[in-house]
Amino acid sequence: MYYDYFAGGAGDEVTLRANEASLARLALVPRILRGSARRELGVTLLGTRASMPVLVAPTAFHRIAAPDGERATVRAVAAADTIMIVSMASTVAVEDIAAEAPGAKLWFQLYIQPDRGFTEAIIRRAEAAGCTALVITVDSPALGRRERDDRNDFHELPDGMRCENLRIGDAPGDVRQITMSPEISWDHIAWLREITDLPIVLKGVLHREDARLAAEAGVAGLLVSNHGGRQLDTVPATIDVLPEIVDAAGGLPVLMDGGIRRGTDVLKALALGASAVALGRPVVWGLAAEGEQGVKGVLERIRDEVDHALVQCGCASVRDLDRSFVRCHP
Ligand SMILES: Cc1cc2nc3c(=O)[nH]c(=O)nc-3n(C[C@H](O)[C@H](O)[C@H](O)COP(=O)(O)O)c2cc1C
Ligand SMILES: O=C(O)C(=O)c1ccccc1
Repeated sequence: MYYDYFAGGAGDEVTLRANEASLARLALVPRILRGSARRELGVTLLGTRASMPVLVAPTAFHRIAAPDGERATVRAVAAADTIMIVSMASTVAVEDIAAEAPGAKLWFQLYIQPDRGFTEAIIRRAEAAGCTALVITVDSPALGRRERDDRNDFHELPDGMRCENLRIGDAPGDVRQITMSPEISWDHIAWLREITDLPIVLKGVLHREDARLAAEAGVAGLLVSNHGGRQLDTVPATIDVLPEIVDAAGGLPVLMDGGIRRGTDVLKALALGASAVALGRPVVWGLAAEGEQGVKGVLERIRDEVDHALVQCGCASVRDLDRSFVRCHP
């Protein structure tokens, strides 16, 4: 049941498969004879430095995957010196995640709740915990239809686990449910800009017109995402819309997630204009297999693969990549 929750997607899982399949269809075209002894993998995103262009995407319910849950994840992410986008639906409170790894670089993912006062209270907690950006998930006006979860009847957390960021009191029952509301609109983004100074990233942009509107609305960045194929099935693979979103975003930094499994996938996304990518399921698999060590293993393996793929492409820096390094197989 829990494996299916982590692995699964919406509907027939067409989009879930397409994310990996579309990346696999692209070819990398290396350059030659550009000698350089070392590579620079680091990037600065909205003022936060990351040691590599690979972030940890927000995923819910880490205590289902490993006993320490998000505490193990954040220790591994801090050791790798990259950014963890803490899920609003984490099973450890954002304050406790921050306390577990002082100096960890945290962004906070938010589903805007219809109750603005409650939403604001959560933002204040994220700010106080030291999160340096807000990632607003905008692809969920309703929860995706995940048929694996329906078949398994997985609709609530095991005893003793809760969404700790939605707590409103000290008793076990004092935790609200996340509402995915179809009423959220651009007005809410304008309101968020008034109540917080944190840079705002919109997560779940797939339409180029929305990329243009987002730039107009004064957000700091975009995350091209289809929620790992878990929201509306048959939406495009993220790598296939990335270039047009980059073109429409008016120079805003554009991140991407969905189907990134190898260093070569990271290079393809960067070549097509992403400033960085994020990993969802691979982090959960590392966590489930070996806790903190497992997440470290996933992050160090992909770092090594990015470095190796850069060498092979004749690049000294992630900034050397451009669209000429990628072509579609005939
Ligand atoms: C088990 C699971 C839980 C997720 N929970 C959240 C969440 O709480 N908030 C959110 O914005 N996205 C969530 N996502 C989506 C991820 O942030 C990300 O978009 C996606 O997993 C990337 O694709 P990948 O798993 O192929 O790397 C979740 C994804 C998975 C697989
Ligand atoms: O599972 C998810 O993809 C997700 O985003 C989520 C987050 C909180 C509650 C339910 C689903």
